[in-house]
Amino acid sequence: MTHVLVVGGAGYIGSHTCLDLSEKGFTPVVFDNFSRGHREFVRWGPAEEGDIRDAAALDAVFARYRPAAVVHFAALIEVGESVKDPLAFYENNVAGTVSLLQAMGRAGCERLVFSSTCATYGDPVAVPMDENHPQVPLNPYGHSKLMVERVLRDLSAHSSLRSVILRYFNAAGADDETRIGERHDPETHAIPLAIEAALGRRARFKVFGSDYDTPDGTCVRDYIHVMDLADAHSRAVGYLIEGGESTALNLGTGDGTSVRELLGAIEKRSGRPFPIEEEGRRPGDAPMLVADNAAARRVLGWMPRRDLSNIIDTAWAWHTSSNVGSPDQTSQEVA
Ligand SMILES: NC(=O)c1ccc[n+]([C@@H]2O[C@H](COP(=O)([O-])OP(=O)(O)OC[C@H]3O[C@@H](n4cnc5c(N)ncnc54)[C@H](O)[C@@H]3O)[C@@H](O)[C@H]2O)c1
Ligand SMILES: O=c1ccn([C@@H]2O[C@H](COP(=O)(O)OP(=O)(O)O[C@H]3O[C@H](CO)[C@H](O)[C@H](O)[C@H]3O)[C@@H](O)[C@H]2O)c(=O)[nH]1
Repeated sequence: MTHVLVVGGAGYIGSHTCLDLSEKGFTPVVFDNFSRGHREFVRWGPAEEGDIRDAAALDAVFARYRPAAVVHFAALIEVGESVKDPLAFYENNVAGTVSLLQAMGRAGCERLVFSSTCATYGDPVAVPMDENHPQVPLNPYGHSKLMVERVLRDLSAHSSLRSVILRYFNAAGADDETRIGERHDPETHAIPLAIEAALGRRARFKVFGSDYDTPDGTCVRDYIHVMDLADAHSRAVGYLIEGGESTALNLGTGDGTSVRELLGAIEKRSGRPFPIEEEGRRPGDAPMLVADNAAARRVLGWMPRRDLSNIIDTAWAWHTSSNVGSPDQTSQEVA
C-alpha cells in the first residue's frame, strides 16, 4: 500500500486530489487542521488532525504512515485577507511550509508536490504565460507562494528533496458524483458566487471592473477543472516516485474566458437570469491570466480533459445537491 500524505486534503482541491489518488491505487492520508477544510470531504483514506506548524504532530504522522510523497495544499488562500493580514500568510504559508519541510527531512521523505499559483506571475507581460514569465506577485498571498517556490528551488539544488511546483490558474468545477465540491468560507470565487446568485442565495453578482484592456472590458481567466488538477497531482507523485527531477509547471487549459462570457454561460446553464451589477476594479486583479501548459503536457503526459461547459455543469450539480452545506453570506449578502 503506497501512502501519500495530503496536507490540506480536507479542502477543495486537496479532497478532489484524494479522490483521484485513490482511483489510481494510492492511499491518501489527509493531514489538516480543519481551519478551512471539511471533515466530510475526507472520504478516501484516513484523516489526521494537525497543523503544519506543529512539529510533533507531523513527526507522528510521518512515523505512522511512512508516506512515499507529500502533496501540500495547506495554506491561507484569499488575496483580500492577505492584504489585511500579511503576517498571517507568512506564518501559515511560509513558516508552516518550512516546518513541513523540516519534518520531511527528519522522516527521510524526499518527494513533494506543492500548490503554487498563477498569482506568482503578477501582471502579464505576455499571454499565454509560460513558466519563464517574470514572477512579480501583486499581493502578500502571491509573495508567500513565491517565497516557498524559492525555498524549494534551493532545497532541490542543495539537498536530496525533489519537488514538483504546480502553478494553478483558476480551479473550478466539482466531483461528477457531487460527493465533494467547492466550499470556501467566505466564498470569493466567481463561479460559485454567480451560481449562488442564479439560485437566489445571493442578491446579485458584482462584476469587478469592466474597463480593462480586454475584448469585452472584463478580466479574462483560465478556468481549469478541479479533476484535471487532481489528475496532474497524481501524475506528479508518480513522476517523483519514478525519479523525475524537480520542476515547476503551469496547470491551465490555455483558453481564456472573460467574466461576461462566464456569466453568460452560467445563465444559459441555469436558465435563470440573475441581477448583475458593475463595480469598480478589485485591487490586485490582473487583466488577463491564461496558461501556456505545454510543459505539463510534456513532463507529466497530462492534458486537460474537461471544458468550461463541464466545469459549469459539475459546479451547478454540486451547488444544487444536498451536500453543498450552507454557504457563507458575508461577501455578497442577500438583500
Ligand atoms: N482555489 C484556487 O483557485 C487556487 C488557485 C491557485 C492556487 N491554489 C492553492 O491551492 C491550495 C488549495 O486551495 P483550496 O482552494 O483547496 O483551499 P482550501 O482552503 O479549500 O484548502 C486548504 C486546506 O488547508 C488547510 N490548512 C490551512 N492551513 C493549515 C495548517 N496550518 N495546517 C494544516 N492544514 C491547514 C485548511 O483547513 C483547508 O482544508 C492552496 O495552497 C492555494 O493557495 C488554489
Ligand atoms: O464577485 C466576483 C468575483 C470575481 N470576479 C472576477 O472574476 C474573475 C475570477 O475571480 P476569482 O476570485 O474567481 O479568481 P481569481 O482569478 O481572483 O483567483 C485566483 O487567483 C488568486 C490569486 O490572484 C488565487 O490564487 C485564487 O485562489 C485563484 O482562484 C476575476 O477577474 C474577478 O475580478 C468578479 O467580477 N466578481
